[in-house]
Amino acid sequence: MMMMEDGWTQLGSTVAAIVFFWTMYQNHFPDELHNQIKKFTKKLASYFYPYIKITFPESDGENWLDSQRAFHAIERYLGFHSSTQAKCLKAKVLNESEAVILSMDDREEVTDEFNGVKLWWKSNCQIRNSQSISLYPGEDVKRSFVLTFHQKHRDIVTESYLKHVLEEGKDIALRQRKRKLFSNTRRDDGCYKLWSHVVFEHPASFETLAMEGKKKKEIIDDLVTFSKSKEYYAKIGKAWKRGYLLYGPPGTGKSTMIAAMANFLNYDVYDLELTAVKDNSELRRLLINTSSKSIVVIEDIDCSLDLAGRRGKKAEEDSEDEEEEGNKANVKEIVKEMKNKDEKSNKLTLSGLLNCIDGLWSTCGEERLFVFTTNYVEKLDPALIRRGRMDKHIELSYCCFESFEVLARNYWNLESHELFPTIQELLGKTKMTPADVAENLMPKSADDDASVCLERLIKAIETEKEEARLKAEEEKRAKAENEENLEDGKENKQENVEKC
Ligand SMILES: Nc1ncnc2c1ncn2[C@@H]1O[C@H](COP(=O)(O)OP(=O)(O)OP(=O)(O)O)[C@@H](O)[C@H]1O
Ligand SMILES: [Mg+2]
Repeated sequence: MMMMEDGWTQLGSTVAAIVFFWTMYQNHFPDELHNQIKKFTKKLASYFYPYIKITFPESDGENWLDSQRAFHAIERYLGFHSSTQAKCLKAKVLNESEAVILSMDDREEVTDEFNGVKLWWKSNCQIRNSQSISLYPGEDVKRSFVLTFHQKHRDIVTESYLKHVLEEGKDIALRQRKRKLFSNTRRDDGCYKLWSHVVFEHPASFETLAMEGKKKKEIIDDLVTFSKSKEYYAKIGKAWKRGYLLYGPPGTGKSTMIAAMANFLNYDVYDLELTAVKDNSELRRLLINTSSKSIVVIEDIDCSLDLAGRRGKKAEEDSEDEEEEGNKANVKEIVKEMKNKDEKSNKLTLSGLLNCIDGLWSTCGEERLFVFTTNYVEKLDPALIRRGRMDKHIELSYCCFESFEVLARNYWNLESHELFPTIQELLGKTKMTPADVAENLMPKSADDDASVCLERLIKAIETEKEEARLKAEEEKRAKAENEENLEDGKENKQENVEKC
């Protein structure tokens, strides 16, 4: 096509040039005639060359960022759709962890079709001899893509095709990238980078997540609806984000569910460690520097929320025992204290956090999930978890039989077993976390088979049940003693009053 097109170009240009010079020569003609000739020249040129060309340079002066984005989206689109046509391809490995990306080599030509319209793409590369000294070796290269199409398709190309190419190119780039797990923890050497990352490769999926099927489906539907609701959020005037609060005892799968969500939606994960954040403005900077299609996670929000005393996680571990009792009251006090705290004091505050979740700053970036986890939902400030901030509250609880069935399938490919009814009965009466059930299902030696593991699980549940019974008895006894003491105290008081 391009060869034929070049021939037309030359012929068209020659005729147009002759008519143009003739017009110039005759420019003493009256204006009206002059315009007529001009119109005719144009028509004649487009008759001989009825094609339109659009160039997409890799960088374009002031708009270099936008043009780079468009250029790379086109590059991905063409690399993905036309790699079978192009004879020479380029492979790009962005860094060790990234997949190999194929794209058209320089000066390659490929065709594309959109709604019955044929289009031609060519990749161009111009090498300029730059006089400036560059830090980077190599020549000064100016790359571009040129799109050619018949002029009768101008509307469809400019109104639909280009949008389609850019959007699909962006989507392909997202699909081809390796997802990342970002964290904001400070390094030991004192250096601090807002986010550092590793490749996110967690094997969790909703299929392997142990929970009731109905609940799981509800969550999956919610995520799918969210990820497809760009227009809807724009229509209702809300930032395209959603908050999830995952709560439940340790080992019930909160972190596993976050990994399953990220894998399901193909999102990056930003693990936000609040205890490493200096103040509200740092939190804001962290948030601004998160990308779209990501999950911002704050794990154990009840612990991280101890912002007033700036107590780190380590300090918390040290005083864990004494805290256990007074924790509930403490957190309420802390939250109250934080609420009263002067915003200007340049610290990380609850209102700073709330602002980041749904204030003006939260609209930087789109398609983001905020996920908080906690073991103690009752300790959290209602302002933090109200709907609109945390739109969906999901309880992850002890292992029920349905969850056990998922784990048995994961660990042993078991759909049924003669020991299942016993396990079903026991799980109905005992609180055992999926983590504990999973641990018992793991083979401990090469001789362990499914039956050995199931029997071990039954023993473990029975032990758990017995321990729970003893604990309940102990608590009952302690309560009765307490009440007796109170009664005695009341009687003594009464006696004293009477004596007086
Ligand atoms: N619902 C579940 N489905 C599948 N595996 C689970 C589930 N819950 C726990 N597990 C297993 O137990 C391990 C611990 O689970 P996880 O870290 O997700 O618990 P958690 O609720 O985040 O606990 P914590 O509150 O202590 O952070 C996981 O690695 C996983 O193997
Ligand atoms: Mg966890």
